[in-house]
Amino acid sequence: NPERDMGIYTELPAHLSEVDVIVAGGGTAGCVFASRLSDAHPELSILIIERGSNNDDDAAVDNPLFWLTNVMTASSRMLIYHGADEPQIGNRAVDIFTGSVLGGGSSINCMAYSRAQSGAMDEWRIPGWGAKDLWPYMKKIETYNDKSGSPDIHGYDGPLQITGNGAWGPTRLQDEVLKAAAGQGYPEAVDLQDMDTVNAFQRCHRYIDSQGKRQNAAHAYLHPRLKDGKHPNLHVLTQHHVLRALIEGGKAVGVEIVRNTDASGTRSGGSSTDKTTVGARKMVAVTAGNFGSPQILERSGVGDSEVLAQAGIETAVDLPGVGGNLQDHLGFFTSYLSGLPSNETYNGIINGSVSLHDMLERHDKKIGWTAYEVTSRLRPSDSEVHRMGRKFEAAWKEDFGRDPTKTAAVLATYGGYYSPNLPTNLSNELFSVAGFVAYPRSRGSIHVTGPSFSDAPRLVTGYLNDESGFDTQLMVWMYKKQREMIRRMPTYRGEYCPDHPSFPEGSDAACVTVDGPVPEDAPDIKYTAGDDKAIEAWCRKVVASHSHSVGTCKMGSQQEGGVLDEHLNVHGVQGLKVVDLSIAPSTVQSNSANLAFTIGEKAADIVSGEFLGEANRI
Ligand SMILES: Cc1cc2nc3c(=O)[nH]c(=O)nc-3n(C[C@H](O)[C@H](O)[C@H](O)COP(=O)(O)OP(=O)(O)OC[C@H]3O[C@@H](n4cnc5c(N)ncnc54)[C@H](O)[C@@H]3O)c2cc1C
Repeated sequence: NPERDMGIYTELPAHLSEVDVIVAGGGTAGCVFASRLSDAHPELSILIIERGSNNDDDAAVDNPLFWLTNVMTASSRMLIYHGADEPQIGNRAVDIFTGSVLGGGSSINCMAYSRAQSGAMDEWRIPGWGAKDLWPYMKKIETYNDKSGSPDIHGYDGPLQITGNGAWGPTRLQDEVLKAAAGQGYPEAVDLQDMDTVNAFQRCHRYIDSQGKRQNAAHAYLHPRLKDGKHPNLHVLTQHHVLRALIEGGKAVGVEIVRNTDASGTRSGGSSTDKTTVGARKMVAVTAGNFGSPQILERSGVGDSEVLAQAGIETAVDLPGVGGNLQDHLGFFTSYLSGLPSNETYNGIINGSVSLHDMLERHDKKIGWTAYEVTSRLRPSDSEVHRMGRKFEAAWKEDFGRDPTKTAAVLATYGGYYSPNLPTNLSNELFSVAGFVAYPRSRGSIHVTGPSFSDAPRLVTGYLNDESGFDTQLMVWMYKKQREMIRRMPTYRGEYCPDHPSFPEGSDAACVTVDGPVPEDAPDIKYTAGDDKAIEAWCRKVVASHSHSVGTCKMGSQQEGGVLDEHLNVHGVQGLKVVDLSIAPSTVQSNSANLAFTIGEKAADIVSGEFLGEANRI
């Protein structure tokens, strides 16, 4: 059986009905964790159980431009969590996208390389998880292919290649954004990812190699080990959900799994009801991501006893923090008319006039285009903070006052339109700008509503629910900032009105269609109180996830709502850990893949140290 030789199965083989370590979720952190643990302890049998499919030999994973189809067509590589209707955002329900394929988010994401700001991790105050502790792992994961980087800051022999434009990037658009940003007082950074720089823009670095191939956790870590003959005890079972961990006498002894029969990927259920048990002699590591992991814990009886009682699940450990503290990078997408030629945007792929498969066949370099072009780290100035009102200023002082490197907002530009609903009646090419709140105050939650997969979880994003109105005000600020920048770019031809606020009639801020940009020294748009209201209403209407959520199984003491200790042990259960972004007590002010890779590395060190200690004691 060739599957067996590769260590990847779609059916659980009899010889794996009990293993040493179960890794419940083959995503970004899970693949890194299992691979490194297998390096340190090749004698341990390790089984990754992933709900999605194998990602090996999958053109839609390897070739960056396919992210458009993966994300925009809700492919089977995606798992979408549907939010509840929420009053503060106009009774809208928000969908949150996650990767659901081997490699998880790293197999389908936009590949933007973005690292935590150092103060973010220090703020966690978790022993062993400060910036100085994590920096070595952040270097270990990467081979940084930019000569201007410093070895004090970056890694040069890690498994993930980090490259600038790779095989292709639309430099005209990038140059124009950078120049316009500099004109607005935000210079081009030498290294925006040195963990301290702020108030600057930079051409995005990406998880791609110099040939423009995507770097993901499974290809960088897992597949090479499954093929090298040195990791005979490392195994993967795909297309199976982990329903719950089995806890006996206060110890995790295995998991219950169910085959995934859902090909669409759009539901979190979609499984057959035949349950199988896999035993774990030493440990169950839950690695199902920020939305998957708290659900596995709750179905195992670990969670808030009231939530569990409502879901008809018996409580094994009353741990109220599970599924709470949901923090996400919430924000907007907005769009502009441009003078760009059609071959300098990716819109042809959305409207079907360009075929990705044809591009592959003719070895078109643009297949390596990641489409996330220029990014930034921004803070409002002191006077802007003051103008945003008393409540905002108080919140600002509390969250940002002590750390001048803390990122409040990120603006980034795309090389085309942001959504599949590309309008067909325009003579200008559209490009989009994303803006997200980097350190939000909004908090949400995800909880199970029953013991089985057919019980859809209840997801409350909590977007814009913070009492201070901080996140809303920051979105308004971001909207104004990016608009001043974009209208000074030579390619600017106006705003695409449906993606902008509906300003009051006669407003100076109304969207326009024009022949070219305003002069660089043109006065800024003057927004009236009515205009501000319109922007705020628009923010509530459009606020969306930027797919960087954390926090639902955070480290910390039980008294503080923590779910895990600093060794990633679930409070109150032996042999049960969580290893993914859900463990982060707060966002680290950056796109989140880097933190997930880093957590996988750090967790492998923690666990291999524990196993080594165990062996020495014996
Ligand atoms: C569309 C999109 C674009 C993004 N763009 C970027 C970007 O450009 N740069 C960046 O830094 N970050 C980006 N991110 C975010 C980043 O990719 C994720 O935050 C990160 O990959 C999450 O890592 P993780 O290990 O916590 O979880 P994941 O990588 O999501 O892994 C969880 C895995 O568990 C599996 N799973 C879930 N439930 C179960 C279950 N019950 N049983 C078995 N398996 C289960 C899932 O299928 C998944 O493979 C993006 C994310 C998305 C969705």
